[in-house]
Amino acid sequence: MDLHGSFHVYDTTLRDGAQQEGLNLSVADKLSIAAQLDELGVGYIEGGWPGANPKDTEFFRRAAHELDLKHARLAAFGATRRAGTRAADDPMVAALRDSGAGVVTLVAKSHDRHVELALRTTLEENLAMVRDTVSHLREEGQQVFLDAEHFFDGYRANRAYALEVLRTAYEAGAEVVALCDTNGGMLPTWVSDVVHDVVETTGVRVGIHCHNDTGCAVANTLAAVEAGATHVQGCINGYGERTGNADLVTVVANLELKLDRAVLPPGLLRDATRIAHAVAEVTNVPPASRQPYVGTSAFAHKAGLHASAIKVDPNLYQHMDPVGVGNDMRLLVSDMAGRASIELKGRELGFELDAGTPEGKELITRITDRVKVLESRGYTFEAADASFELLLLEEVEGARPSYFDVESWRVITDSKPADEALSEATVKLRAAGVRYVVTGEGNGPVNALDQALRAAIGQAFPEVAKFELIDYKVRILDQGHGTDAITRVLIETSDGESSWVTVGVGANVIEASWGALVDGLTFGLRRQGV
Ligand SMILES: CC(=O)SCCNC(=O)CCNC(=O)[C@H](O)C(C)(C)COP(=O)(O)OP(=O)(O)OC[C@H]1O[C@@H](n2cnc3c(N)ncnc32)[C@H](O)[C@@H]1OP(=O)(O)O
Ligand SMILES: CC(=O)C(=O)O
Repeated sequence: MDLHGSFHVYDTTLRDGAQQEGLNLSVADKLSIAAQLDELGVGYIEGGWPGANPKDTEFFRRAAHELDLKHARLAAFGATRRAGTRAADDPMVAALRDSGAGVVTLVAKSHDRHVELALRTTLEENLAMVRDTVSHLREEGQQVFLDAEHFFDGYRANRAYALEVLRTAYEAGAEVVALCDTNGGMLPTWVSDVVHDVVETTGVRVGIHCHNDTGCAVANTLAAVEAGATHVQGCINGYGERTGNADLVTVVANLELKLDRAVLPPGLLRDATRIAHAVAEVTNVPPASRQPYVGTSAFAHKAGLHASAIKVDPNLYQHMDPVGVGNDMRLLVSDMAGRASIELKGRELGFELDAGTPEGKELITRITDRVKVLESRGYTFEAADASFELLLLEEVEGARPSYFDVESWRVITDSKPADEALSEATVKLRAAGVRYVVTGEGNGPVNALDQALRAAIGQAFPEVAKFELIDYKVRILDQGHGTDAITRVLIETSDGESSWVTVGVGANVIEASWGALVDGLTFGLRRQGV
C-alpha cells in the first residue's frame, strides 16, 4: 500500500489502444474486451470519448446494462471545456458527466507551447479551463483524473507552468494527475527524475501514461512507479497510437512478480496469457509471439544447451515459472537441438524416451541426427510439430502410421483465354483394402490435390470430412537458384477443434506440398484415434 491508498491499474485499450493504425473496434468488440480486462482484474477501464463519436457514446450506454464488472470501474475520457466557455455549458463536458461511468479522465495541456499554439489561448485561461472543468465534474459527483498531456516535454520547456497545471487540477479535486509522455520520447532516468521532483514539490498523487516511441514505455512506467507514481496507465498487448502504449500486461507482471507489488486481485495474473490472446482475437491483430510473459515464444527453448540444463531444472534458463502468467514452457526441435531437446520434446508429446538406458540413448541420438540431416535439407520441425511427431513414431515404433498407400498422383493446370486458370488432380491410392482413383478440381494445383486426396481417403475414413486446410506457407530456401530452388511448404490443418502443422520439402513446390498434405492427413487420422 502507498500513501494514497490502493494502487490503480488503469487500462486505456478502448481509447488510446483504439488509436492504433489498423485497429477498428465495434461497440460489441469494446464490450467484449472490457469484460476480458475485468477478468484480468484491472481497476479502471477507459471506455472511450463519449460525445466525440456515436460509437463511444453507444458503448457507455450499452455498458451500463450489458457489463457486469467485478473488479473495474469504467472511465469516460475527454477534454476540458473549450477556451472562453463555461464548463457547465460545454456539451462535450456534459457528455462526460452524463456517460454513466462515474469516473472522468480529462486531458489537459501542460506544455505552454501547446497552450499557445494548439489551443490558441493564454496560459491563465488554460489553468481556468482545468480548474472549472474539474470543479464542475466533482460538484456533479464524478471521480476525476487528469491526463497532463505532453507533461515531460512541457516540464523541460517551462517547469513552473507544468507543475502549476498539476496543482490546479489537484486543488480543484482531481484525484490523480497522470503525467503523459505523449510523444513517447523519454528514457527511464529522465522519467524517474521528473516524477521524483513532482512528488516532492507538489504532493499530488501521480499517475503515469507512456508511449513507446523510444521502446521504453514499460521501463518508463516502472521507473515512474519506483519514483512514486501510484497509478499506471497502459494498453493490453501494448496497442496504441504510433508505436503503442506501455503494454499493461508486461507492466502488471513486472510490478507483481519483480517489484513485489500486489496490484491485481490475488491469482488473476495467472489468466494473463489467455486474456491477452483472447483480446487479440477480438482486435484481429495477431499476437506478437515474442511479447514478454504472454507470447508463445516467451518460454520457448531452441538451443540444445538450454534444453540440457532445463532437463535438470527449468529455472536455469527461465526468469520465472510460466504458470505464474498462465503460459507454458515449450521445447523447439531444430538443427540446434541436442539429445536433451529431443528427450524433453518427446515427453511434451507423450513419449518417454529413456536416456538412462543404452537403447534409449541410441534412439534419442538417432532421432537427433535425423532431425539435423533433414533440417540441413530444408525441413523445419520447430514450426511443424506434427511432422516431428510422425518422425518420432517412426523411430519409436519402427514405422510411421500408414492409412493409405499412394500408387501415383498427377496434376494439370488448364488456362483458357478470358477464363481463370483451373487445376485438376488425379490421385490413385489404396485404403482399407480398396483401390481408389479420384479426381479433384481447385483454383490452384495444391487445392486440387488436397481435394482429390481427401475425397479418396474420405471413402475409407469418413473422419477426413472434418479436416480443413487452414494455412499454407511457401518459402524458397536457396534464393540464388531462382525457379530451381528448394521449396519448403508448411501446411496447417484443422479438425474444427485443434490444428496441427506439417512440413514438406522438394525441388518442386507441388511435390513439397504433397509431402506436407500427406503428413497432415496421416497425423489427423491418428489424432482421431483411427
Ligand atoms: C494525446 C491524446 O491522444 S488525446 C486523445 C485524442 N483523441 C482524439 O482526438 C479522438 C477523438 N477526437 C475527436 O473525435 C475530435 O477531434 C473531437 C470531437 C474531440 C474534436 O473535433 P473538432 O471539434 O472537429 O476539432 P478538432 O478535431 O480539429 O480538434 C481541435 C479543437 O479541440 C481543441 N482542443 C484540443 N485539445 C484540447 C484540450 N485539451 N482541451 C480543450 N480543447 C482542446 C482545440 O483548441 C480545437 O478547438 P477549435 O476547433 O475551437 O480551434
Ligand atoms: C492523454 C494521452 O493519451 C497522451 O497524452 O498520450
